[in-house]
Amino acid sequence: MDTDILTRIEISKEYLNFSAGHFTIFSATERENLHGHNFRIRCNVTAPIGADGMAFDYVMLKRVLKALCDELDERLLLPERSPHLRIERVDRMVIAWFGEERLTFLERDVLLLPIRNVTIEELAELLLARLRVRPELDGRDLRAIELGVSSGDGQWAFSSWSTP
Ligand SMILES: Nc1nc2c(c(=O)[nH]1)N=C([C@H](O)[C@H](O)COP(=O)(O)OP(=O)(O)OP(=O)(O)O)CN2
Repeated sequence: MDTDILTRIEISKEYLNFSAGHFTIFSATERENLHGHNFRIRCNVTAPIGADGMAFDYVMLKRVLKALCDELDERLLLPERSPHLRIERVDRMVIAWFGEERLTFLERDVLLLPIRNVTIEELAELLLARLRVRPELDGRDLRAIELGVSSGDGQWAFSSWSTP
């Protein structure tokens, strides 16, 4: 078996999605109004085919990807690392200051993410990082992973990792 031969498993399923609110921040003074998207994700994993004729069980991968979607589903996503947004937690409320604007949300509705902006490219990088540390991937001979996030038909951002 020639282990130099690699395969790429591509996962793209309708149920790999999350509905979330957000607003993209373009500058210290310009942002979108609060709105939502039905975001979708997809993932490609490159690995050698094992002696058993399988790279890895992609059902495991689908379950992990669905779990990553579920963590973001039905929440208002706020970027903790935006230089233009100051976020406070007060009495089970989340207050986001954008310049002089004070946006107030119930804590239960908000998910603070360690990203600079809630864009598809930042979400793709975050979800790829979260995927790579999932225990289900431990010990697997994965050579490359590409994770895509879409905010609507025809617009995707992909974040990728590969072995050196
Ligand atoms: N580089 C990026 N640019 C923009 C992003 C982004 O994530 N990365 N996001 C936005 C906004 O979220 C905007 O709301 C995107 O929505 P829009 O393109 O309007 O989505 P639609 O599905 O409605 O697109 P249509 O072309 O109108 O169908 C802006 N920029």
